[in-house]
Amino acid sequence: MFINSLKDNRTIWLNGENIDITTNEHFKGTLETISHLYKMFDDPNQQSKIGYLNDDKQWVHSAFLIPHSYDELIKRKIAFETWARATDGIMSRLPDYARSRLTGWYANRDSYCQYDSSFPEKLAAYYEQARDEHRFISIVQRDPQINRSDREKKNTDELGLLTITQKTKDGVYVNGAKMIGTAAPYSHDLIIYPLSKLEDKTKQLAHMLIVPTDSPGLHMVCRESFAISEKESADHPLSAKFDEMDAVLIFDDVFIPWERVLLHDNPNGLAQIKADPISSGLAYHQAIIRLLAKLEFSTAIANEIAEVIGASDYLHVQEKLGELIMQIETIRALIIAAEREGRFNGKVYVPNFNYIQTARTLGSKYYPRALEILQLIGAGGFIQLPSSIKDFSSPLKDLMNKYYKGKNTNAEKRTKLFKLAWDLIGSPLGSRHELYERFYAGDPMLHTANQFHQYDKTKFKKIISPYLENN
Ligand SMILES: Cc1cc2nc3c(=O)[nH]c(=O)nc-3n(C[C@H](O)[C@H](O)[C@H](O)COP(=O)(O)OP(=O)(O)OC[C@H]3O[C@@H](n4cnc5c(N)ncnc54)[C@H](O)[C@@H]3O)c2cc1C
Repeated sequence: MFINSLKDNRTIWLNGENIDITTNEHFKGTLETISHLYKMFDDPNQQSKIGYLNDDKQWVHSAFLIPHSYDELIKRKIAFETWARATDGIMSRLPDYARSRLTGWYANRDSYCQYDSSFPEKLAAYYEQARDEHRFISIVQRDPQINRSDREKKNTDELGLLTITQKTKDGVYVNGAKMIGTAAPYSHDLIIYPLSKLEDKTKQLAHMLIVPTDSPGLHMVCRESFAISEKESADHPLSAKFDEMDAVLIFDDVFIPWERVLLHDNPNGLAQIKADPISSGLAYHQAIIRLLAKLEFSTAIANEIAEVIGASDYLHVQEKLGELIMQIETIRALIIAAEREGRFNGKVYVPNFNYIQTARTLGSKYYPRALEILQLIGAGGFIQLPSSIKDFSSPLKDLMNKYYKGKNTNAEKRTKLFKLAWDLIGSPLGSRHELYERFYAGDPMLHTANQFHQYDKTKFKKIISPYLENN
């Protein structure tokens, strides 16, 4: 069902060719993984975990559920956990993130009337379509990395900024580029809006668009594939299944009908879209639930390696494993606190933003540290690995069994464990994931500074003022 839905006129470039992802070997494992997740809607044991029944009594994903209570927020959480655990948190951009953002804007749609009176109706039409048709949606915001020093954004063409270049009675034409579209090549729609804050003088860049991925003129230029074929999956178990592709989007005179132009020429509207408390709260909730699954996965590997090589008796190794456990429990506690101390925004029960934002920012530091700890524990064991698990079926197998075993583990199992770990920390996929966790949410430096900007600091003043007043 899912793979067939991608058979359309999308333009995807990989290794100099315009490819059909539904048959291309580099996409096979990842698309099968996503198909498996989609098939949960047909499984009576899974469908209520990931979905709810819409008005037509069809199962739809719980990311579209507007939570009106703590219990409904937890229903959303269970859906996020189910997909995150099925992919060990490695598939970072499944559609539940963008769907959550969309759901938040939908819940808050009337507040955008002040910017464009047609916004609520357009947004509602798309929300219903996306929900009922199980649209795979991705969000792409960043401008191409050409020249970050030009803060005036005067020459939009030179900087490759996505601009509405023509307006007609039916819609708009856009030109420019956006990066990075994680999952864009196998998405159905892209929600496009700018990451940076804009001013009136650059209002031509202030638009929110919903772009079908098969739009003529839209080129999706993939990065190098890190996918590994099924027959080599024993050596690269993660790269074989979870290479979520990233792409740069080039818009060459792409037409977008007015019903999919949600906002245009509207810096203030876009500022609210970005900071929308319901949309951000619901989406970041998904992001940290997924993060927790990934931290648990990396800790499970570290723990196993320490045991297998007999290093878990050393105090400094125990300290490092303890640190990983503290990471997990900190994020778990922040998730629980955010859910318990949620707040009503109108009738919508939104997780506590301070806690969610703290967990998200910590993730950009925790995950690279988890990889570092894995390196420090596994050490040369990652390089002691044979080139292929097939060596255990070679004439050398008896010697291999003798020299590749672990403390209480046979050689093949030990090798599989280290191959899994290497795929997470040393493969191209692993490096991409480290970069992802550092940057996917934006520049981590800005994020940490934003925690300061957004925090209510009046209580700090109250704490300190008695010491500063005259007696
Ligand atoms: C694997 C991966 C997947 C991603 N997926 C998505 C996605 O699906 N959708 C999406 O929208 N985005 C995605 N992103 C992009 C992400 O939003 C950006 O990487 C992030 O916002 C940082 O921007 P940049 O990469 O353009 O870095 P740049 O802004 O180019 O930063 C480069 C360097 O310059 C410094 N710098 C730049 N500007 C300033 C400034 N004004 N002040 C001080 N220092 C500055 C930075 O701190 C950094 O050191 C993804 C990124 C990665 C790595």
